[in-house]
Amino acid sequence: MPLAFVGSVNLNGNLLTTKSRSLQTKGFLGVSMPLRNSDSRDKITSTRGKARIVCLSWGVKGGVEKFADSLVETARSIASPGKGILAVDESTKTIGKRLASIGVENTEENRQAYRELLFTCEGLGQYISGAILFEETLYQNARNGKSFVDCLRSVGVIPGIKVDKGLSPLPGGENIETWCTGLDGLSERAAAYYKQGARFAKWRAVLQISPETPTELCVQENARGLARYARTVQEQGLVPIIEPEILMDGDHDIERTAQVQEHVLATVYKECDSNGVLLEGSLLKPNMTVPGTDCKRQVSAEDIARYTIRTMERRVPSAVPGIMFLSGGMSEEEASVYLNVMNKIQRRGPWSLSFSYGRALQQSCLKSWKGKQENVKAAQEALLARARANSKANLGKYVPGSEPTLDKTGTFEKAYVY
Ligand SMILES: O=C(COP(=O)(O)O)[C@@H](O)[C@H](O)[C@H](O)COP(=O)(O)O
Repeated sequence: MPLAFVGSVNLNGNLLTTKSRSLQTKGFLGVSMPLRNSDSRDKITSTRGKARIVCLSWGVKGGVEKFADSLVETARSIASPGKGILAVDESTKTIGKRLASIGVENTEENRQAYRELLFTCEGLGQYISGAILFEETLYQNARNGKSFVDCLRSVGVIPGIKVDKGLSPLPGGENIETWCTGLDGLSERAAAYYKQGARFAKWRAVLQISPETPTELCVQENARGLARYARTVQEQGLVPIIEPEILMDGDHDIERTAQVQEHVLATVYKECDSNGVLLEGSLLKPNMTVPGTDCKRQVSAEDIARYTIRTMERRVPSAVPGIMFLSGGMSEEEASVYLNVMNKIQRRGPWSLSFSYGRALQQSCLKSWKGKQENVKAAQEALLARARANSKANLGKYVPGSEPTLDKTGTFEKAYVY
């Protein structure tokens, strides 16, 4: 689709006139949505002092085209200022570990009670834009019969869904290496999840640094899986969260993490290009660039922030609206502080640097709840406190220690088998 001038704007970015009504169709920026919601830098040109809108189509073909506008809108609203994601997509086995840590049995009833506590938390939508659910949860109701999807919508949170089917050993790789399963039937599942109310998806590939890893086979295989997944779910209307997690296990230094992460991200976005992924309608969920947990040379929050930003600036296309970090076993406070420093220092990258934390949003909440109905209020307050901390961190305004936490040590587990 060629570029076309279709109208002029006043200086507030409001559309005043449009020369061609036929161009007022979906897919043309500046016409189908207010300019201030679009990325004005590359769509406004100035001719003799007069601003003009340059409209361009999304340039995507096939099934993605019909969802392009809504994918972009959803991705942008998830990554909007002061907002991040609550990752509560623990599979049955993983949530079992979390519940065991507070002495609660892993039954469907207890999982439902815990998730009801989270999704009925008044005020959550002030800080949280999206929640990633496990399949069981997407189809579950609160005890009063209201669906969890509706509970989330009521508090202003967009429901999302984990669509991968977990990790499997990688034949031909080193023995700690895995690939992520779930592409078979993904298209049909994604369509059903959309029908149930999900508007975004998550797929988590895991890589590990050691003297022998990651092998090129592992990098290629996981990047291909992420990109194929992203394209597949976009065709069904779901914004893909692309999660290439590099575990913190190992004694490597921060420079090595940065080198590996740069290569992994470059490979992922090369594969996204091959698969025709609409980047504006996608989100990235990486680890922060940190040294291995056994590295002798640990570093400051400032170093972590600078390395992470350098890695992202070198490898993440500017069309991606949000980089939503995972917490990977850091403590709640560490995850907030590192994110805050990143948002305080100067950077060139245009994306929102925000959070998609699982453990670093839920530890205090779980510890406050302990499986008891009378503790629900306290647990919701604990959740809100950490959500608020991270919301402020996204704005670079978090004052370390200003929000309570019951998670002093973090939840990192060495050689954890997913
Ligand atoms: O990506 C995530 C980040 O979690 P984290 O911030 O590292 O605790 C989560 O969504 C995890 O992937 C999820 O909680 C783990 O679920 P399992 O796949 O292990 O069940």
